[in-house]
Amino acid sequence: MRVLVVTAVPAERDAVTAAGPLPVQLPLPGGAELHRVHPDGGVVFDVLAAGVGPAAAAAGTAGALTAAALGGAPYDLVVSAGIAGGFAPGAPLGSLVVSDEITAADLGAQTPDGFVPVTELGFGTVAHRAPEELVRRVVRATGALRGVVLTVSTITGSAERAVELVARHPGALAEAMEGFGVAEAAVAHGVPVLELRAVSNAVGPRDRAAWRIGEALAALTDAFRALPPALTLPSPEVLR
Ligand SMILES: O=C(O)c1cccc(C(=O)CC[C@H]2O[C@@H](n3cnc4c(=O)[nH]cnc43)[C@H](O)[C@@H]2O)c1
Repeated sequence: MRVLVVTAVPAERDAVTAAGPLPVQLPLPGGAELHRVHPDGGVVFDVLAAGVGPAAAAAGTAGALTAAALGGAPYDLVVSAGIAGGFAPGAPLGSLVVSDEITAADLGAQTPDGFVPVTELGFGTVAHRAPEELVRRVVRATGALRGVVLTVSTITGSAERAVELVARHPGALAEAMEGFGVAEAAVAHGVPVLELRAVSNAVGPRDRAAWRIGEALAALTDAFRALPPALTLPSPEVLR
């Protein structure tokens, strides 16, 4: 089972690879590098720190998927992973969230009647679902909370904005900046996609003193230690 894991920054990448033995570094065209670990159960994690935001995430994911396909060893699954803001009270600090619907929250237009997503403008898409059976297995294997992880290009900085997002997405548990970009690249390559986030802060007014990035990174390592049995699939149907 070959899994491409895409994070934003090297600290998140290193938290993922800490789940396995010492990583091997593999170059990608363009200068990026994959960190490869073999945790167990025949699973291989190739971990890429693609950069912050949906555009960098999509570009990095597409490059890694293309390189693998051209090399004759395509990936079976793509996972967008990292830290995230949690929507209180559903996703407390240090909790793990697996997204059953990876959703772009600010892809659309501002109008006098409020925000209108591109789907209501007549084009594009704003959400990609993760394979249902896989989400269930990940919840069982890692204890993750199941819900929507929103992708934003602008980090929420007020309680009012947080309330607006949850009103529009009642199932939202977390907010991050890369999942939808990773998902767009995965879907373009016909590869199933999952998003797995550890909550480092509360979505809302900036309070960096309240951040718990270290705890969130440790939770990410624990999640990827627990993940392989959920990915050892008896049949490809689980990925559909
Ligand atoms: O400077 C701030 O107040 C601030 C508040 C929240 C997040 C940031 C970041 O620079 C984090 C960006 C990075 O981490 C992910 N992340 C973590 N928490 C959040 C969040 O509350 N909203 C959106 N993204 C978040 C994100 O995926 C990025 O990779 C700064």
